[in-house]
Amino acid sequence: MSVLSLKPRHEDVDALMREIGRRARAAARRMALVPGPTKDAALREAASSLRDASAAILAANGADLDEARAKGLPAASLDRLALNPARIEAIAEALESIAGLPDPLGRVLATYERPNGLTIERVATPLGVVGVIFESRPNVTADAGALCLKAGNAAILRAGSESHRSATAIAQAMVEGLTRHGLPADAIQLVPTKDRAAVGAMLTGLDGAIDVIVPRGGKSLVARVQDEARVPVFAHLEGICHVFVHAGADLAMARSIVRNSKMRRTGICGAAETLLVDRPCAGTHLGPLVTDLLEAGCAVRGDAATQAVDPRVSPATEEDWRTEYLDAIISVRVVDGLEAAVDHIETYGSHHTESILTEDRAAAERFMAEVDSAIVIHNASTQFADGGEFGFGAEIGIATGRMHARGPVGVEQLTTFKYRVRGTGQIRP
Ligand SMILES: NC(=O)C1=CN([C@@H]2O[C@H](COP(=O)(O)OP(=O)(O)OC[C@H]3O[C@@H](n4cnc5c(N)ncnc54)[C@H](OP(=O)(O)O)[C@@H]3O)[C@@H](O)[C@H]2O)C=CC1
Ligand SMILES: N[C@@H](CCC(=O)OP(=O)(O)O)C(=O)O
Repeated sequence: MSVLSLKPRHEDVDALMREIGRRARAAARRMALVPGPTKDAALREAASSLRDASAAILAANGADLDEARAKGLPAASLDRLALNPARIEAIAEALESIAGLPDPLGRVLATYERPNGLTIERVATPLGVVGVIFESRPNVTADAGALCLKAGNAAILRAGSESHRSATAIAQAMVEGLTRHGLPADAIQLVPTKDRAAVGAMLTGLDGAIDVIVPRGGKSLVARVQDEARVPVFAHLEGICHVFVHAGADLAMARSIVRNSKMRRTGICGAAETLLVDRPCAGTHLGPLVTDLLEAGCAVRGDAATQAVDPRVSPATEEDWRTEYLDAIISVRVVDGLEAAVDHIETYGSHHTESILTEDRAAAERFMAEVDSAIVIHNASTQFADGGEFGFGAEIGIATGRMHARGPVGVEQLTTFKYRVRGTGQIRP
């Protein structure tokens, strides 16, 4: 492969990417036929190869971190980029757990017989070639590559530029392990250039070589994908997630869920960014909710009603309702009822994850029916937006678009299906 020989051999990025596409397509045809146990053994081998390559991966990561520090990357981004022996071990364990998942291919999704005697089966098959564009978190290289592979696909991985050396070292180690079990070296190819022209090329589909693009990132990537994508997209985009405290909410439960939704991990896409409080309960609930957040170290930006409960609340602007802080900051607004909450979410949200807190089951059902997000939750934290928490074993991320893969995307969502029709000589009248 690929990672080993991926020094740009071509003068221009487009030609380089088309070559990667051709190789991925050829690898995908072979991958589709690899038996499940072989893929699992190869993934376990890739895990052991990663452990063996720890020193090289840490050295590459050290160089990435030096460059990122020199560029002045914020502490949170440096933390996302940083590897250590424990994080490498966690990456290897993730590969082993993906190996342990049931094979998603060949599942019979439906089977029936027609009156003419034809039997029809719908069976799960690979998507083909999946192109993943993601942020500078080195573990995503391994997770995304392994999930694509487990589902019988070939993957073209474009890691965030700050993690280029780390991602290259991880992909190289993985591929060494995979090829020892006879998997095609081009089944996982890491884009060998930081040039963003490679992202543009991927969005064109590389002459039909890419079947699906998974963009995982924030505003700048969203804008580019919306303008340029010419292939199906499983959008894994920003999470402007809301918690709506309905008039029927239990205060103690609301306090614990709001705090967790915002503060458990502020930097992930499933963290709450906006709290909406129903006016009839604002008198009793708003004060404690805001105080809890402030005392937990969260900056609160609010509308006039929220500012009135505590002088530490600063005014929220129109921009705040559209902002994914990924930080200990929250915007808070008092709304007039469930309909106004849904309107706010539909106006400003990103169709990721929204939660309603209420003891009123009818209100909860209405919220869950009317809010058009990938994940709608009743009486639980938005931070459950996670493939592991959904029981999928692992995830590429949370799909925020409307394709069939919506919400946490695990191995099953990285498949499609075909119909197998068996006859005994039937012809159509
Ligand atoms: N829904 C989900 O599952 C997830 C969503 N996210 C979202 O990702 C964001 C945080 O990630 P962040 O580190 O900021 O990642 P970015 O959005 O900055 O970058 C992600 C990837 O997109 C590329 N990219 C960004 N803008 C462009 C562009 N204009 N043209 C070409 N390539 C581009 C980056 O390349 P380059 O390195 O060159 O900048 C990188 O490879 C948050 O919004 C978060 O919600 C994160 C994880 C999961
Ligand atoms: N769904 C995952 C987080 C997704 C993720 O990895 O996000 P990020 O930390 O922004 O790259 C979780 O809840 O842990």
